[in-house]
Amino acid sequence: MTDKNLQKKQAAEAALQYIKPNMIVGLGTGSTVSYFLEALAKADINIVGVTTSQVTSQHCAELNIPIVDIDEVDHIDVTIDGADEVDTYLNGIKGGGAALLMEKIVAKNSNENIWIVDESKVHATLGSFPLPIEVIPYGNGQLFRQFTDRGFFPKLRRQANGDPLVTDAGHYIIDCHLNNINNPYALAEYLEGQVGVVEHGLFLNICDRVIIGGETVTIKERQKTNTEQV
Ligand SMILES: O=C[C@H](O)[C@H](O)[C@H](O)COP(=O)(O)O
Repeated sequence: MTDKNLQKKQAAEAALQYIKPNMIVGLGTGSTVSYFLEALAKADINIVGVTTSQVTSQHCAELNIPIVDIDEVDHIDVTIDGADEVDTYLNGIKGGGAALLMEKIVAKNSNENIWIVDESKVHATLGSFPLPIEVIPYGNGQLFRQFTDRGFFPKLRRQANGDPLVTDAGHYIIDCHLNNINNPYALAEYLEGQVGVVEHGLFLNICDRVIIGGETVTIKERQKTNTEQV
């Protein structure tokens, strides 16, 4: 196992301490979450999962982890998810696995969000990982042109056969190569104002706790803003 995968596994296993019997648990998507699902199945804790992608639902079926549709629960206790990048404020970029839309819906409906990552994901500012933007197929070329004009260096995500990748919800993804996002809040506001943009991969003020695998596992908590504390 590579160092990176070992760290993912360490973070995933450390997340088990936050899972208690009878919880409704949001289950993210990606290779780090796969390690978490395996640890969860092994620990045999009686939970029910709410999944964020077809891939995760499939993996739960293989591991006999019971899942329920998001609209059949009145709350989600905690969601465990990976991230592509996380900064010092615990804001992050997600969507490298094309699951950002459902991941954000599950995260926004969770009482607590915990991210599990390896050390390579932690950066002072966001932007070294291309920002995924999920868009409606109709008119995606117009958005692409707009992003190009703004210097976002967009790239339409494609499958191995060259066709555009289609998300679980039937949309396309445009990855924007921004390098350094000085003001993620302003960027999020701009993107949320564009017709045709369904969701973007900036997850701001969402993650409550990040678990970073490494020689020693590090756990960081987000300081809540005054408005959030009220
Ligand atoms: O769409 C995918 C998700 O946002 C993943 O959580 C993210 O890409 C991290 O994936 P991995 O754990 O494979 O690095």
